[in-house]
Amino acid sequence: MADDEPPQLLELDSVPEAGPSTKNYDRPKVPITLLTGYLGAGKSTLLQYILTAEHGYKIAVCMNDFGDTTDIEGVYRHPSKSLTLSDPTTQTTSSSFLSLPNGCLCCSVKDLGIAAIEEMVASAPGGVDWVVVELTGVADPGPIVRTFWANEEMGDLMLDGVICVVDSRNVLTQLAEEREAGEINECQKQVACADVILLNKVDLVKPEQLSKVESTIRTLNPTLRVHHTTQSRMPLGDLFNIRAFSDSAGTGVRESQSQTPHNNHDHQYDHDHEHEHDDGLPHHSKITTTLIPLPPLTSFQFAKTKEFLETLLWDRKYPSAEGSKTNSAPEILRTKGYITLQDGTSHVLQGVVDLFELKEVPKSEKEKVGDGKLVFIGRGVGEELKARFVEFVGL
Ligand SMILES: Nc1nc2c(ncn2[C@@H]2O[C@H](COP(=O)(O)OP(=O)(O)OP(=O)(O)O)[C@@H](O)[C@H]2O)c(=O)[nH]1
Repeated sequence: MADDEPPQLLELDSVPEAGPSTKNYDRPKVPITLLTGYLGAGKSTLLQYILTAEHGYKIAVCMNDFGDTTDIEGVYRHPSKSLTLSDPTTQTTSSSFLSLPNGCLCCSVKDLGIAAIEEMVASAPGGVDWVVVELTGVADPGPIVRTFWANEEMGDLMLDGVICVVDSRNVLTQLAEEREAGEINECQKQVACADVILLNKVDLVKPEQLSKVESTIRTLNPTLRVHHTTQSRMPLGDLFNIRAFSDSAGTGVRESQSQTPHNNHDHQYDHDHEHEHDDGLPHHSKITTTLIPLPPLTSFQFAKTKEFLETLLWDRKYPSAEGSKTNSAPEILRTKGYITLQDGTSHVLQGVVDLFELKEVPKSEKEKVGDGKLVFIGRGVGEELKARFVEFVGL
């Protein structure tokens, strides 16, 4: 490499492949990454890095709202006379991309839906390898993640994963912030919904604080992949191609066993106390998780598992053996799991809010699947959920 050439940040073999073609579509789907994070966590810093570094990808970064062109020119040091911001009222999207020197594209997606993003991607000159959509100001990423995932079959985009950037110095306070009428705060929802988390600003915290933050975060979401970053810097190959929604290894379920600080236990917090729990979580945390280990199931038990999931996620009720459904089941934000059957097959479970999918694992990927287990993340998740499941499925 010549001295004046910018460094290549990615190994060639870590460049993500484009998504697979589907039978219904003659063009390959473009992977999409959703980016969440609390105010000031380091999202813009990450996006600026993506938009300006020499990484060899053509990435379309859709920012929730990047203000006027003066801002962009200031931030990205690339004046563009041709930029026309898309207008949500007229859905004009034709010239809304700002082309950057490294081949990336930047656009505003404020109030625009998936169709508009797909349209922009399809019309981008020279195509796009990857799309990153920033969900700034979104109080609850769950429904948005669900929408992108649900749209996959018919659309041009394939959801790769949800990345959350947190400020390691302030995240424990942010997780503890109270909201009105028992609402779950945004920071907890963002952590619960994420597949990958960047514990950013590690330069500002002591190692003890960082490990407390990490264990707290993992308690909220035991399936997370965690990266420690400064200035949101990390190899993009580890940020993209997570395949959280399409690959048996991508769910993070396998890691959940060793990473959960209280493995196989439920985490429930007493709302009446303000002091912190041993794991760093304040007692009034609304999000709880439970991990249910599963032995190899009979096909009957597998059918009962599906019935349980349908009733829990679609009706928000618990099914009972007599065919009735009880009220007041928990509000689930994410569901993940591996299910192995006595007939030798394995299935991977992935769920966002009320939507879930059980996919049989191809023989070639069997070694990626760990022991059978289910992980539920949400409000009100705990001992009762586990007990009801065990009883209904007959474990
Ligand atoms: N010390 C330190 N500062 C950082 C780091 N990462 C980002 N910052 C600074 O933190 C501030 C906020 O970063 P942004 O990237 O704007 O955060 P954001 O998540 O986009 O914030 P919003 O747009 O308000 O949601 C900026 O001043 C950054 O320079 C880091 O790792 N260490």
